[in-house]
Amino acid sequence: MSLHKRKYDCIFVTGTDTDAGKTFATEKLIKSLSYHGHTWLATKPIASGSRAINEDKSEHPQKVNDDALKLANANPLQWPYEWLNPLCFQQPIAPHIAAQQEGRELSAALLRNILTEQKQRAQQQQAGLLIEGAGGWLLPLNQQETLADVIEQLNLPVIVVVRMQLGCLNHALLTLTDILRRGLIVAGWIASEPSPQRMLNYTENLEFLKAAFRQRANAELLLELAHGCTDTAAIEQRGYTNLFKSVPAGNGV
Ligand SMILES: Nc1ncnc2c1ncn2[C@@H]1O[C@H](COP(=O)(O)OP(=O)(O)OP(=O)(O)O)[C@@H](O)[C@H]1O
Ligand SMILES: C[C@H](N)[C@H](N)CCCCCC(=O)O
Ligand SMILES: [Mg+2]
Repeated sequence: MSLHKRKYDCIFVTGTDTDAGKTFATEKLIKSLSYHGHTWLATKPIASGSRAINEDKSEHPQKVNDDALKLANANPLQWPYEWLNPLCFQQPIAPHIAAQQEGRELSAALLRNILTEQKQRAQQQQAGLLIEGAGGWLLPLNQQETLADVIEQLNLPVIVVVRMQLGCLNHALLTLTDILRRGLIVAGWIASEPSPQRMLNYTENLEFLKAAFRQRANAELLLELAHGCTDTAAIEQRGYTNLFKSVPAGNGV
């Protein structure tokens, strides 16, 4: 199996859609990397759908997003919440609309600054960084710009989480096509099953996707996350640790 020879220290995690399993997959990657002795952190720079905590204790309760909390729990180093999830909007809707409702505007420049800062902080702590997107690859930031524009500007390698259900072939090919059109590297892909009901002809679909990612992007299936899988240590390793820059655990602050 030929994986890219390059090793990465910062990778963007996208999905074929919202609820594709990006957070679930990112948690599993972080825990698995920790298990294999690599210090990697995950962030969720932009989240929509939040709840207030410490309402009874503070005049200014903090708004938190469940994806960001899951990633914080998986991370081997603890960051202040605002570092991990600087943009956290209340309504569980398209983030740029949620932002508008709070009198905020999103832009590629804003996201570029946030991602650059997260990358620098991770580097200072000698940790690798997985950045979870929101929604699918072309998540709008405003009427003109998308989160994909930011990933292109920062030239980040991408992991694609594919939700294995009918329609995923089209979604995966569209996502892959646009990532490659922008000249970005696909570091690998992950098959995810949020639904307890396995799709018909799962194996044929998986084989199609394996061939498509390999032929078009020289990218391999990194993890196959069957519905309900829990044991990170036992997740089948497909040689994917080759991709991740080895950052020995315990080097962080
Ligand atoms: N392999 C799996 N087994 C069981 N549950 C899963 C699996 N993958 C995802 N899920 C569940 O499916 C739901 C959607 O997954 P997840 O939150 O990871 O999606 P997402 O792509 O991160 O969505 P968003 O766009 O909101 O960030 C969650 O409740 C998650 O726990
Ligand atoms: C609220 C939800 N869980 C996601 N975080 C945001 C999904 C945005 C999707 C935008 C769209 O492509 O229509
Ligand atoms: Mg998520």
